[in-house]
Amino acid sequence: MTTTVAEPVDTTGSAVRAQALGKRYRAKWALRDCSFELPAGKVAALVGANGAGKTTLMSVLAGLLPADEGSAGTSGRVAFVSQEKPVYRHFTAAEMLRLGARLNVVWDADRAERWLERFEVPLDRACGKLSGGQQAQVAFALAVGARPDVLMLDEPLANLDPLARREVTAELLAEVAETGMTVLLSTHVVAELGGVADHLLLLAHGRLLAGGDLDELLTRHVSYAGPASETPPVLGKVVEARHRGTQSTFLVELPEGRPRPVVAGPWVQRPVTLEDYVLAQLAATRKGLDA
Ligand SMILES: Nc1ncnc2c1ncn2[C@@H]1O[C@H](COP(=O)(O)OP(=O)(O)OP(=O)(O)O)[C@@H](O)[C@H]1O
Repeated sequence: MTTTVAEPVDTTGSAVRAQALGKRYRAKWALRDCSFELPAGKVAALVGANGAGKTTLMSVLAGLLPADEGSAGTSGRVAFVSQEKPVYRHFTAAEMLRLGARLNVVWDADRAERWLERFEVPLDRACGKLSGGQQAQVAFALAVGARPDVLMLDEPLANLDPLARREVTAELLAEVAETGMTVLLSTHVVAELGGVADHLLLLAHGRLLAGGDLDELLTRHVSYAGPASETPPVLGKVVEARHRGTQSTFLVELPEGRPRPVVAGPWVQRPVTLEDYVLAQLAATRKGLDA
C-alpha cells in the first residue's frame, strides 16, 4: 500500500524525536546512534549518499521497521509515502481515493481531490496505466488527504519532471503553512531544496553527520578562495580543501558562538549554499576523511 499512517507516540514537545536509534539487517548496521529532534511545522530534508540509511530511518520512524537499539517517536498521526510509491494497478485514481477514505481515521476528500486536479491526473484511468509521475501524485494525494501531523516522503521528487518538482514542493509548503504539519523528505535533488527545507539531516554510512536548522548551519560555514595554501585563512574545521594550480579553496566550519572573522585580501570569502555544503560533506565521507 502506498501510504502508511501510524498512530501517535509521546515525543515530549517535538514533532519527531530519535534517541540513539539503531537498526541492523542481520549483522550489518544500517543506522547507528542516530539522535535528533524535529520541531513541529518544519520541512526537513534528509540527505545522504546511496545506501546511507535514509529509507531505513524513515521506515523506523514510521513504525514499519522495529528499531534494534534506541528509541524513536512522532507526535500526532504520521503518513509515510515510500520510495516505490506503489498504487493498486487495477484501481483508478478515484478508487484509490475512496480506499483512502475507508482506510484512514481522518480523511479530507477535498484536499486529496484538489491535489489530483492540480496535477491533472485522470481520475478514471487505472493506476497501472498512469505514468510514473502521475502514480506518485496519486500517492501524494492519498498522503495529504489523510491530514497527517507528520508527513514523511521518501524521494518524492524522483520520477517528476522539473516543473512538477517545483510545483510539488510549492504545494507541500502551502500544506505546511496551512496545516502546521511537519514534513521529512529524503532527496538526492539537493539543488532544489533551497527555499524549501528549513532543517537538514545529513546521513553518512548510517550515522547522522550533521543536523539542525539550515540557516544556522549555513551561517557557520564559509568558503574561502585565495593563493595556494595548506591551511585556510581562519580558524575552524576544514570540511573541504581544493588545490588547483596557484589557487586554494576551503570550505570551513567556523567555531560556534564566535563572530565571523574578517579576512584580508587576497583571500575572498563567499557564503555556502546548501548544495555546496552537502556535496562537500558527502565528498569528505566518501574519501574517508570523516564519519
Ligand atoms: N532489507 C534489507 N536487507 C538487508 N540490507 C538492507 C535492506 N535494506 C537496506 N539494506 C542496507 O542498509 C543500508 C541502508 O539502506 P537504505 O535503503 O536505508 O539507504 P538509502 O540512504 O535510502 O539509499 P538510497 O539513496 O540508495 O535509496 C544499505 O547498505 C542497504 O544495502
